[in-house]
Amino acid sequence: MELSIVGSGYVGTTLAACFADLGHDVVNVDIDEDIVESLNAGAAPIHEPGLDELVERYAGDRLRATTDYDEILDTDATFLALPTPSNEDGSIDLRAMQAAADALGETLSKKDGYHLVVTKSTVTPTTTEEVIAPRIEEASGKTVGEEFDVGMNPEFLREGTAVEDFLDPDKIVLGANTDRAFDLLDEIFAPLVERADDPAVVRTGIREAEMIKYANNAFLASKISLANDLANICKEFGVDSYEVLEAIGLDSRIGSSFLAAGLGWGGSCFPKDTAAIIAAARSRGYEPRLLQAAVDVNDQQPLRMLDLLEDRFDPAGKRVAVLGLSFKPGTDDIRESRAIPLIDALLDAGATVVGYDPVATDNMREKFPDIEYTSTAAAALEDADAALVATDWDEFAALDDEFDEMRERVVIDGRRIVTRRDGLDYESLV
Ligand SMILES: NC(=O)C1=CN([C@@H]2O[C@H](COP(=O)(O)OP(=O)(O)OC[C@H]3O[C@@H](n4cnc5c(N)ncnc54)[C@H](O)[C@@H]3O)[C@@H](O)[C@H]2O)C=CC1
Ligand SMILES: O=C(O)[C@H]1O[C@H](OP(=O)(O)OP(=O)(O)OC[C@H]2O[C@@H](n3ccc(=O)[nH]c3=O)[C@H](O)[C@@H]2O)[C@H](O)[C@@H](O)[C@@H]1O
Repeated sequence: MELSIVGSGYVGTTLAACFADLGHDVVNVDIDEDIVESLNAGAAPIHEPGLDELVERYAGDRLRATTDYDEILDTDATFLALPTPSNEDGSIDLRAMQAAADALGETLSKKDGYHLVVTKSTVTPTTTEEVIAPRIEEASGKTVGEEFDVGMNPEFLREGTAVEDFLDPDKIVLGANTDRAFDLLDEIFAPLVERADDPAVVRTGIREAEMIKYANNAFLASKISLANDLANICKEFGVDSYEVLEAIGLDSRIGSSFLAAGLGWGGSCFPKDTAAIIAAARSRGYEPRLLQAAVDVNDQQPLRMLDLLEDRFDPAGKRVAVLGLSFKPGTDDIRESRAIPLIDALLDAGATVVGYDPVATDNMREKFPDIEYTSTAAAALEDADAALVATDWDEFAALDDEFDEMRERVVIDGRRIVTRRDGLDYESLV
């Protein structure tokens, strides 16, 4: 099929390359000329395992990129994969979606046949029907349900395993209002259903599909926060939280994933999506108490880490190494990384901070240009008074003699990754 994707970031590029791999002809539309140039030259604009190979294989053939919305005219369906960041108050910022809907509508005014527009971005319930569809109608002069349909297909991929997650999902959620839209969505996803390992296909309404995405992320974020809350209780009683969490994870009703307690959740999605759905709920007069508590627990974890340090000494004037800057291992993405509030708190307390990460240093330098960075963990530990572990990079598990070069061997582990041994003043956050 001929497909177009507006927005070529993490999701749009992965979607485009994977759709091409599934046999579709894909055109990516982005306002960023560098991204378009990079894609057309066969290089993915973002780093994801397996993505470069796919882009290189299909660029100039089944995959191409453009800044020109009119190239959408030759396609059967358009996926909107635009950013949906947070406003100051946490509510969803729909400006990119609105701009894209206006531009798409203008383009569709020139199209003769039927077109399907699918929201891929994470948007609060009713956005597709009440914001996107009316703007396309307005700009195109066409009527939804007649000359075009809208649909919603949320994405559940994780950064670092995006291609793998896309090509082998647990579920594919298809939201639509008309048989015609469902038929086309079925046709688009048929090669994926065939290739993947028996994914569930959920056919549902558009606003249900929108809410499924938030419910999914809210559940996972809350699961981690509940694990952290329980782990904090464990710590008060000298109970090993990891043994407890591992044991409860054996109950198939609970499941073992997303129970890794520690410094909490960051990244480009859990923080913004929990904030957006909380703000959306409040806009309708509902107070989501449990979800707010999940956010509160998450906000507390970095401060608890500082408390553990302050139990040992006043950090003012001390040299403190922060090991791990990315929001999770396997990525250079620092968006909402838990290392950020940790560094903020350390700086507020007057500490001298030295940061180390295998790949995220450049990104963190933009955020904190004035702290020191090292190119190895060993160099960060040299003469440090304390080491705080913020990200569970595998290499931190292998650190050993490097700790001997510290001035005071205080190690506070936010991710239970460091191997404990004699001679360290080691404490796990949970
Ligand atoms: N990053 C992730 O792991 C996941 C993200 N999502 C959701 O997918 C959506 C997109 O996220 P990302 O791909 O991470 O965003 P991104 O920021 O990586 O990419 C968005 C792209 O849209 C382009 N763009 C902005 N305005 C445009 C316009 N008017 N016309 C054409 N292109 C335009 C930007 O230049 C950029 O390349 C968000 O709603 C996000 O919540 C969902 C699942 C996973
Ligand atoms: O909507 C999105 O964008 C995506 O958000 C998350 O994916 P991602 O943010 O890439 O990363 P995760 O692997 O889920 O980790 C998120 C955060 O939770 C933390 N985490 C994760 C698992 C755990 O057990 N404990 C824990 O603290 C990680 O360190 C990280 O900071 C979801 O897992 C994806 O399904 C979803 O599509």
